[in-house]
Amino acid sequence: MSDLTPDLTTDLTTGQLTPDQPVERRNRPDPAKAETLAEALPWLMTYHGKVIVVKYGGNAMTDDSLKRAFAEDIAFLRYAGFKPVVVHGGGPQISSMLDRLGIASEFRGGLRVTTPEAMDVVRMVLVGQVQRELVGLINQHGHIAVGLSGEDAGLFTAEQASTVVDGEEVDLGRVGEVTKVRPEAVQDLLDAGRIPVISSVAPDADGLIHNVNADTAAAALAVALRAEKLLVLTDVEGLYRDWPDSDDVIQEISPETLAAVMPTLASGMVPKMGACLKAVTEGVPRATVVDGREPHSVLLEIFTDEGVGTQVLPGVETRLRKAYGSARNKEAGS
Ligand SMILES: Nc1ncnc2c1ncn2[C@@H]1O[C@H](COP(=O)(O)OP(=O)(O)O)[C@@H](O)[C@H]1O
Ligand SMILES: CC(=O)N[C@@H](CCC(=O)OP(=O)(O)O)C(=O)O
Repeated sequence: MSDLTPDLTTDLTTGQLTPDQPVERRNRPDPAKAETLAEALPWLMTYHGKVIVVKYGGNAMTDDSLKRAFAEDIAFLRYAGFKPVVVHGGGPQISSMLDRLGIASEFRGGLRVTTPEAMDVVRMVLVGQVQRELVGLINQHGHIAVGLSGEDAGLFTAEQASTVVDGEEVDLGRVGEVTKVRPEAVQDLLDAGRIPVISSVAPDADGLIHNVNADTAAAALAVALRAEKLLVLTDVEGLYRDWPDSDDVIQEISPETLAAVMPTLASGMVPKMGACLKAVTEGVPRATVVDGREPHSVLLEIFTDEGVGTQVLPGVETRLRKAYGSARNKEAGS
């Protein structure tokens, strides 16, 4: 509410100063806001007209206010002259629907073992529920978002994937790995000023639909679109060194060092860091994992100079910082 204070004002008909007219008293503009905007200038120049692929993750998309903040960030990028492309996950939403339907599912090496029955649910939840909601939220900021799945216009072709856990190859069922990307449909939308929002299901060469991890799909698309950046949201501050025993977050890491630590990673971080590694190795200049629990984490990562999350960048020395979360938790007494 503005501060309305009685004061002297001029009566425009008589030209007399009249007391008791409310005058709006505003706070002095905060110079820190101007500083933040000015700090954004080099990043506006770097990414103007460039493609940024943003992977929106399941755990970061379960809170309503975070969802709205994410949609605002994506619309902001578009109106700032960037070309954002969203690839979304929905692991928690798929798990809860499978639970409701009494269909068992388990993860191996960070990937969901997917039976044909579970595949129907994966497709229904990702394309019919999660993608629709995200498109709706972004479209509250102009009619700019359009949903696609890997099935549309041959966007993705997959091959059955497997993974190695404890030295043994594991059969994952209907899980796919993207082997071919036809980015034309996405490019058409970008050329028209729209924001493609993409679900990670993909047919194989025979048309059989597969469940593709959304991090992996985002990396394949970023490479095919020659994106300037891959930004991956998650539910932790970034890649922790010696997880779960240390709260050191790796702030910057080269693809070579990341390749060396990949075999030590666990659960969801395996496909996530694998995606960043693939993107940077195959020509995307930088890939970053950021904390999607932080409101407006996309804007913070792109437009501010502070290190947020973990950035994979060719030619850097590994840099660490202490987790913010641990300090915050201590302040809160937990
Ligand atoms: N080295 C690591 N650093 C951070 N998180 C890790 C690490 N190793 C495993 N993890 C786990 O990976 C999870 C992130 O993957 P996932 O749950 O699939 O994310 P999302 O649902 O956001 O896609 C973290 O919550 C954490 O439990
Ligand atoms: C093969 C595989 O694991 N697919 C994922 C697809 C969704 C996804 O990747 O969601 P998040 O990004 O929210 O984890 C799954 O079934 O959960």
